[in-house]
Amino acid sequence: MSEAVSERTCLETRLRQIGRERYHDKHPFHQMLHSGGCTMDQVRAWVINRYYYQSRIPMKDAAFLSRVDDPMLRRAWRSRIGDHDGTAEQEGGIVRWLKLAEAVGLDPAYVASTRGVIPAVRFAVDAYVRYVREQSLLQAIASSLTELFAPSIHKQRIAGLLEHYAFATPAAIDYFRHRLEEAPRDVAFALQWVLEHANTPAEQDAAIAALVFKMDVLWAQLDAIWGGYIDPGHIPPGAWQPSEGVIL
Ligand SMILES: O=C(O)c1cc(C(=O)O)c2c(n1)C(=O)C(=O)c1cc(C(=O)O)[nH]c1-2
Repeated sequence: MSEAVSERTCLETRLRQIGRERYHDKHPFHQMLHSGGCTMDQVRAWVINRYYYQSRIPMKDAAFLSRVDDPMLRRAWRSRIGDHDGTAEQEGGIVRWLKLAEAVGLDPAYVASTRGVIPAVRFAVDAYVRYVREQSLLQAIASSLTELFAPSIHKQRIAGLLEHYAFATPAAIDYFRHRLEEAPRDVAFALQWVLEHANTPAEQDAAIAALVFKMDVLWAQLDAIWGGYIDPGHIPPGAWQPSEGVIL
């Protein structure tokens, strides 16, 4: 094996190890959600807060694109925005998420207003957008590599929701089925790019730090939901109160 190839393999191994240790599939909230342990209000709290993440993903990708001067990189990245915002032919992830909101008994307009988002979730998600706007392109791309681990959690979620919750029809959770096709394509490109461009030890450490940062962004959102709606269940000022925006 050439030295460059073995360094890439080593970086990939380090990146994957971070996922094994820190990805949010290990968070107790996800384990509770996927095993049917959440009340409908706890599911609603997750849908409202997670919408904020969804809504900011295309904005962070647009921020990223605005910094890229390589047309080929822009071309490879821009489909991410269509995946979330939709196209003339196909609805996107944001509309699909709002269908999930409706299926759990929430007014989609209330969810889309982002009024009930927990302040700590807002801070974490905004930090991700800012990170992608301000850090190096290598770090911006590496921070998306949490998606290496997303297909497995999406599979668990599809199976768990369908098994345990009456609201979970295939149409209601279509968002996740689409991600099963979109995420592997996106992350294969991003991983390749990072492995090709992180050549020095400092660049490799920067890529690792970016992935750790993003793991923290995901974990922090679930900690905030857990504290607000599960244990101790102190809903922070400004966050969703369980009667708001409910249409059932
Ligand atoms: O449900 C999940 O656990 C999950 C995780 C992640 C992730 O790992 O960042 C993303 C998504 N979903 C997702 O749906 C999505 O569109 C997405 C985009 C990105 C990104 O960083 O660009 N991550 C994720």
